[in-house]
Amino acid sequence: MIGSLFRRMVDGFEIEWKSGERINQFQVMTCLGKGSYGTAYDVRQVHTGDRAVLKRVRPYKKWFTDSMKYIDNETAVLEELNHPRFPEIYEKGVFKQTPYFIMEKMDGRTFEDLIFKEGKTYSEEESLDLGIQLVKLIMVIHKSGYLHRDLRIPNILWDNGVINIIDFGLACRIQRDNSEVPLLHKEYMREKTAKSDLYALGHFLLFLLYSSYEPVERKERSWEEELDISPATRGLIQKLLRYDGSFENAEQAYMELMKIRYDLSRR
Ligand SMILES: Nc1ncnc2c1ncn2[C@@H]1O[C@H](COP(=O)(O)OP(=O)(O)OP(=O)(O)O)[C@@H](O)[C@H]1O
Repeated sequence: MIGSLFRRMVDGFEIEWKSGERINQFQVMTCLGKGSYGTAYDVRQVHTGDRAVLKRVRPYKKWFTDSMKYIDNETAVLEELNHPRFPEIYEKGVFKQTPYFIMEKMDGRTFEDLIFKEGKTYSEEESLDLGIQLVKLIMVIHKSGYLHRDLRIPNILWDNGVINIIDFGLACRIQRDNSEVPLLHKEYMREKTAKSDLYALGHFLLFLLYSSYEPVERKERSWEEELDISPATRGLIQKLLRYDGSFENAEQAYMELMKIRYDLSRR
């Protein structure tokens, strides 16, 4: 509590990089947002006019930690993944004593905006199709030996029929599943095993399915009671959220999703 207050106070000293400021071949346009370790800026390549995203370390991390490790971590993961659905790294360095990197600006709107700002709704079939796309990208990340660990709807973008993933700031190497250590529910997403990204996939599906939910009574019920979905989809989400067993890896979840989607198409 005191720690987080102190941290917010320190971060309050952050001096914005002004619009028009030049960093090598890029020019700062606007501040996109302040995240847990970094502040993101919309930047423009001065010769081509192409847009990109610059992420720089926030004051608390800069002054009290080895700040370069955040930049090194996120850029190393993205460089190793080197995949069209994840941002490409253009450069990294230090500007005004602050470590930063510049990456590809991914196209698309976040699922947070689509659902909560634009009122987009998804049927069970559409939700499963999107789940299949997402789990395929999770498989790419896990096959490279990494976890994303922050697959929330503001970090998943919809771009003309395909999904893009951003914000690899919490990504880390997969660690061996140590199931004998009991975890609290809130720790599931940050765990360093494949199950953490699968847990996030379960939440992603719930957000999509709830988009078309119309409350019929004031009393709040569990999602199992509220959502009108097939028993197979319900069972899949329970397993992703680890209510009832769990998937060992993303391939297992992918196979299950494909089977449920196939069965639904034959109904
Ligand atoms: N590569 C990218 N392409 C497009 N937009 C991006 C990219 N990276 C970040 N953004 C956008 O910039 C904003 C800030 O992103 P950033 O990842 O720094 O922090 P955050 O998502 O707000 O917080 P946190 O890091 O705590 O999750 C967000 O609106 C995000 O959508």
